[in-house]
Amino acid sequence: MDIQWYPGHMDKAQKEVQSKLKQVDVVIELADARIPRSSRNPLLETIIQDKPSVIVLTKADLADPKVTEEWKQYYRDQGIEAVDVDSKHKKGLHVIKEAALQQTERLQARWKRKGIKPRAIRAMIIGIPNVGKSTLINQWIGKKTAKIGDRPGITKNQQWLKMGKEMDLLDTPGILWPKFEDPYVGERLAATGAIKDELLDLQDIAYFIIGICQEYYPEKLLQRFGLEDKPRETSLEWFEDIGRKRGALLAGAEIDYEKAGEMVVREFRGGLLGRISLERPYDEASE
Ligand SMILES: Nc1nc2c(ncn2[C@@H]2O[C@H](COP(=O)(O)OP(=O)(O)OP(=O)(O)O)[C@@H](O)[C@H]2O)c(=O)[nH]1
Repeated sequence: MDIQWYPGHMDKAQKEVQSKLKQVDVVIELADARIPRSSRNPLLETIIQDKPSVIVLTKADLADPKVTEEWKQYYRDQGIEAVDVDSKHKKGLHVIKEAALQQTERLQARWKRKGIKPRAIRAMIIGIPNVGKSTLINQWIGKKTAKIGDRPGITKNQQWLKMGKEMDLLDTPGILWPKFEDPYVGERLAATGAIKDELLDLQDIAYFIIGICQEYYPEKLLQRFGLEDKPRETSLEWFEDIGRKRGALLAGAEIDYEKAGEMVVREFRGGLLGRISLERPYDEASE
């Protein structure tokens, strides 16, 4: 599937993020737990260079917990700290700060060595649209946090929030755009709802979701759609059985693929099929 994108957006986003980065000590990068690789901007590494960072896998309530653990290990093996959160149910939020502070230990040690008076660590949240930045910030901050106000010499409207005495958080998240020359990336972002539906063919996306379920989670399809447990060779067979079962039919009992496709995508996004990961760390297609 060919999804059009606008490089202009990316350029602007990158510059904005770069300018904010100068003010922070640690970057908290959000990625969707269902598609950790596809929901990161591959240029981020060059943008942040050697600044400490933490990967936060968001929407963990929708992803396969076993696969999420594999992803965290995968990043840790590369020396990157990774944690997972479920902002919807306020789970896992407390570990973000610990991880961010841990990542800045070297910086703090340097201050100490040089006799610099320690100050609160400055953090910024970054991520592609729809990855869950606002929800996470709102849930994390709650009502207890006080606004610090503008720092002198820094653009107005950029508020710093106090996260205990050890950490300040820039409340405007940095928005990056995904980069997807790779068709797999577009498909995965589309499945999770990161791209406007107007740009998409939902039937294609439904095929993709069914394909993953067919391979890794066939029991979830059987259960959700009340299908008979029998051998099915192709995603199309699954798709048609789902359409039939749900009465997505045109005149003459032909399957209404458009309607069935929309339904599968909607139910997947809402977590109704169960906890499903669309990407695995050692999945060849996505590396
Ligand atoms: N199930 C689930 N849904 C979540 C979670 N976090 C966010 N969402 C949903 O994901 C959608 C996008 O969340 P936002 O917080 O608006 O994402 P954002 O990154 O701020 O989006 P932009 O403003 O487009 O940059 C919303 O429908 C949220 O309700 C989560 O932990 N679990």
